[in-house]
Amino acid sequence: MTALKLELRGITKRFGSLVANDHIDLTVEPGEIHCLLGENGAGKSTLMNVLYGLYEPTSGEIVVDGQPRTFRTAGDAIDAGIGMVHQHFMLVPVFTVAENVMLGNEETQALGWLDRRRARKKVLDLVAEYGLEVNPDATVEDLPVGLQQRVEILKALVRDAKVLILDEPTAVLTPQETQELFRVMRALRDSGHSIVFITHKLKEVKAVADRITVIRRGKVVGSADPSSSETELASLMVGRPVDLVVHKEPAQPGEVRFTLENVTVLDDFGNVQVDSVDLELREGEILGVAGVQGNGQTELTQAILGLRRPAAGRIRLDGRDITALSPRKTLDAGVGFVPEDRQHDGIVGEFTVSENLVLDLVTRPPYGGGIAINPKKVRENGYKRVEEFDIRTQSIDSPAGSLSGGNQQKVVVAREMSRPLRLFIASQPTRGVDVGAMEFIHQRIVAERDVGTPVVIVSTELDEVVALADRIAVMYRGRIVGIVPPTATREQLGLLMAGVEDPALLEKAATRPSLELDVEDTPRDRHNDGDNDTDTTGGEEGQA
Ligand SMILES: Nc1ncnc2c1ncn2[C@@H]1O[C@H](COP(=O)(O)OP(=O)(O)OP(=O)(O)O)[C@@H](O)[C@H]1O
Repeated sequence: MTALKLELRGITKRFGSLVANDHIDLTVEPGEIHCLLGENGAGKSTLMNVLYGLYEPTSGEIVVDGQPRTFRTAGDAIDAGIGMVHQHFMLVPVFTVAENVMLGNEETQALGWLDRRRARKKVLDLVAEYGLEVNPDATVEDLPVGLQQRVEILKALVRDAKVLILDEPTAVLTPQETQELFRVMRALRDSGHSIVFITHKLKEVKAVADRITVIRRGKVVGSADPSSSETELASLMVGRPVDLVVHKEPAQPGEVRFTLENVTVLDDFGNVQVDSVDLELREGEILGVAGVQGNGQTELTQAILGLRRPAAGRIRLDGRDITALSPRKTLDAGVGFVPEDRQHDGIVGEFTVSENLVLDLVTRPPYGGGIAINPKKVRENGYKRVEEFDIRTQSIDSPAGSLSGGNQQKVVVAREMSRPLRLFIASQPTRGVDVGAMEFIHQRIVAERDVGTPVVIVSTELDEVVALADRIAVMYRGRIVGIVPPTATREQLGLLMAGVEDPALLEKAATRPSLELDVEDTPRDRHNDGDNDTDTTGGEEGQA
């Protein structure tokens, strides 16, 4: 394979008066994993959309192997050897892997029909070449997320992509799937592909990057060496020192406020997703619910909020039976809720930021009464929350859908934490959020606990659960398989997450060293070129 050198020279992209990319220079060498690190709204996705032909740059140049190129469509970028895996996959769920891989492919277009036999062979060849194990005959909708992502990578490779852009690819993956993705990324790099890897997760950057470019507020602010500590990377990213440790006093649990009694929840097909769960939550404590995604956490939170009626059992808040309440009434009962899928359940993209900040309150005083809305109050609240939660938006009147992912998340958290609460439930509260905003959201959650609110945090990020929770409940196949203190080792938590309940094994795991991301021993070509003057090198390990 002939490798490509890619250069972005002075790329500027404006949206009206907002400068999302400001004279960005970036060079991606052949055969490197180049990490683009930046806080929420820094302009990473915009830059990659420019590179992939989805946005036309306001000014600047894309140079491929020394040749200036103009990309008007994604097709132009693909022709130049660039592939992209988006955060939201673009697959046809009812088609097979092979069909998806060959769909829209040049060869298929030339033939005018899809040669299934050829498609299978292509997929099998690529699987063999890069160890991207996936069954070409499987229907995409039946595959777990990690494998669907692999199909997206195959799609790019079959189009002969030499530079692969991965936009926050691990946001949807389990720790095991992340390890697998890293293995694939390294194999691709070793075969001469270049990878542009966008992420906020500092551990991942350190584990897999050969080179790091940091962007802040649309500008390149420096490059960093992957051996830098997490603390160094964090402060370079957000432009100030960041505390990666959640500071909290020991919990002072009071009375039992919230209970689940023998709760069973079914999915749309009648399968048991939550199986006879009992839980008790006291005033002033944070219960972390850990588990690999898809073990009933989603259905559990849906049942608490009234989005899904339990098939059996009782849910009580402050002694009141809230099992059969509608979501509206549950919110009115004082439940604050951050849903796991902010785009579907958290915001209305077409509504403004200030409207989204009062979404479930808009017909209630002081924002409205009956069907009338008080725009002045809605705007006042908008200004206040944008400031308080540091929501990066052009204006409170911008559509929430135009905000970067992390800033949309801040809108949801700000809304849900800005009213008196009797219970706060957050699913993946910091998904897609940078370390600066994460520090702030974590502090707010602890403060909510400290005023006595019972808090439930559901997260697939073990670091987050361990840092926040006073007790950790691990879910596996719909059951709570163990409730442990946050001092439990990662090995113990990992066993419980895999459904292992054997006390002898768990006891043994208490003394094992922690499971960490597999950091490569011999990075291929970890440059630290002197292009920028804010390089960070070496230093002590971060704490997180
Ligand atoms: N289509 C658009 N119209 C208007 N503004 C936009 C558009 N796309 C992005 N922006 C703005 O450009 C800025 C950069 O956004 P971008 O999505 O590139 O950030 P990001 O670094 O990818 O952030 P995150 O990590 O939160 O996803 C943000 O202020 C965002 O609101």
